[in-house]
Amino acid sequence: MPDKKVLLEIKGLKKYFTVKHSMVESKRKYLKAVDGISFVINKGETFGLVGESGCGKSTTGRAIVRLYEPTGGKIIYDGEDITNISPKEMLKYRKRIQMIFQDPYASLNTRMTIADIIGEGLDIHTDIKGEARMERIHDLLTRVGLKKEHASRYPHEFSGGQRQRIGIARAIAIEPDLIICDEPISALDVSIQAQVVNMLEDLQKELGLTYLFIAHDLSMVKHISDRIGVMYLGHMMEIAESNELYEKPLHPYTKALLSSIPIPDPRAKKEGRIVLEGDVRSPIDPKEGCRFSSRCRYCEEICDEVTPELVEVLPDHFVACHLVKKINNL
Ligand SMILES: Nc1ncnc2c1ncn2[C@@H]1O[C@H](COP(=O)(O)OP(=O)(O)OP(=O)(O)O)[C@@H](O)[C@H]1O
Repeated sequence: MPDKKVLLEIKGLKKYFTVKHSMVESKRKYLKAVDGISFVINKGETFGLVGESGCGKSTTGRAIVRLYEPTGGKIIYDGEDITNISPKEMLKYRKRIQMIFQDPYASLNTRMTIADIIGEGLDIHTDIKGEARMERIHDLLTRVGLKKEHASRYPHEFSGGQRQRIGIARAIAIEPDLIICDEPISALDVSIQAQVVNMLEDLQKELGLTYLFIAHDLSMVKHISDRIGVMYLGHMMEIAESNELYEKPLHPYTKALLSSIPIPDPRAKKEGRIVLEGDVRSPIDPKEGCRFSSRCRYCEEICDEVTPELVEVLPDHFVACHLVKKINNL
């Protein structure tokens, strides 16, 4: 059982981007990429964050490591509010919070050897030098299923899956507690995806890591996540324990997302696919109301007028929907 101590608490996090306005419009416009989301990640667990492209998953991850300055809300890490700390203080947390990205090639410096890519973090955050540094790099390479000999090579000499392993070795080099995995397997061949996920799980057990695992597809996070949060246009729609979310999705958007996952066994029973109709609302200066209302088949007047809060509908199962009880006969 994972330790239930909270490692990361996100409270009402907001990240707005300013959108260029035209000459005729004098008012500044905001793209509300993340608009007041809250969730916690417990030590040692994997929290899956899912939703369609553009719903704000990456922005959330980037705001946590301060690649983006949050517009509002709080980020509490291991009991300390790190929302407004100085870049110097943030360096201490950057050692504890690492990130791996979807495109390992874009995130690896092509002119650096693998040893230098992995060693960079050691140089910044530790005193490990010389032979000990090289030994550590070799150890990290073998841990992620690569060879010592790979240390002197360059990123272009590796396959996509191997590059992701290098990205993971770089992330674990300085012994972080939390790794934000931003779609780490989406760009990989299906056959390689499971290998990388299994490796991440093994490393989690060995090193006691906590993961925020971002994906656009629920099928990718099911296996690895303990709990899952479903985002839609900058809002959190549902949070539940992984199995509960799959067996008892309560939000109409989660139901639609799940209904679109192909089932490997064609004999397995499955409810019909829910096809989402209606336009996706614009994230630019969105009006009040549920962000999903324009595509929701249950939509009533209140949904267009009042933004629903994320509330605990069943134990440890949170949903932001005015009609959740009615739709699910609760
Ligand atoms: N630097 C930026 N400047 C302006 N808008 C941005 C910026 N980064 C993201 N956005 C916008 O914020 C919204 C959320 O983007 P984000 O990348 O967080 O979504 P996502 O759910 O991670 O999608 P994807 O899976 O495609 O990466 C989108 O509308 C995107 O266009």
